[in-house]
Amino acid sequence: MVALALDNVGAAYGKAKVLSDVTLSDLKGGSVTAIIGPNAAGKSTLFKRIAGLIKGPGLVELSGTERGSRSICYMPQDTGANAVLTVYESVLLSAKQGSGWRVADDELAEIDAILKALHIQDLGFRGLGELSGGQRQLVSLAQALIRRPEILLMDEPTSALDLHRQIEVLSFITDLAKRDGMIVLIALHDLNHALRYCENTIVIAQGKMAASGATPEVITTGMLRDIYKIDARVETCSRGSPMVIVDGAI
Ligand SMILES: Nc1ncnc2c1ncn2[C@@H]1O[C@H](COP(=O)(O)OP(=O)(O)OP(=O)(O)O)[C@@H](O)[C@H]1O
Repeated sequence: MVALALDNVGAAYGKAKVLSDVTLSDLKGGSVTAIIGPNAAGKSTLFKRIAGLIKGPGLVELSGTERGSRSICYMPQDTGANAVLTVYESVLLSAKQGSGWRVADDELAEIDAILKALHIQDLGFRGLGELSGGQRQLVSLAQALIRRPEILLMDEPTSALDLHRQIEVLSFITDLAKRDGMIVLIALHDLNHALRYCENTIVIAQGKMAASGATPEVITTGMLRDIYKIDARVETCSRGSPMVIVDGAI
């Protein structure tokens, strides 16, 4: 089974140190973990560091992967769309990254299946430049999934989606993680999504790991006050799920 551990991981941009000492013992295949924290805390930087897109101190340790660091896929927050390509071409290009250019029928069938699963099959031959923000976000997700990652790092993957699609995408991803034994890390600003879909949560604040553990133990009134500077309650809804209710900024 694939596993990921971080040992004192840090990162800097030039001389500006923006992340330090992030240590995590084994995250296992099939797990879905939320990365939360205020703006500019270092969440995306942590993803880039795990994906090997930037270097820094500490170790990112992978085990049980079939393709080593190539098994990691990072879905960035803003998906600069190449307007020249169609949706279908962009997903095919992603599938072909690092492999030859011969396209087999089963690869095309797989693209069709992913576009269908995300309900964007009708967009296949539209140009990326003609899409709405939410449609582009779904295409980015298709580009990530076609690479069959063993470790999927998703940076606010539902920020441009309507409520129906947010829930659809998060359910789909959590089911996929369990089915395929994939490790999923999701940076989220919506803490109710973390409570609903992620068994574990890591809090990043001012470039450090401020807390980690089972989501209901991490998302507490005290953490929301200390880290997010808000007055908030975590209450159990009528269906028995914990929910964050925000009363105001401190
Ligand atoms: N390419 C870069 N060059 C220089 N500084 C950067 C670069 N990318 C990010 N930073 C800085 O690093 C810090 C952490 O940024 P990062 O994008 O990791 O935060 P984040 O937690 O993902 O924020 P948000 O929730 O706003 O997306 C910020 O101060 C940011 O300005």
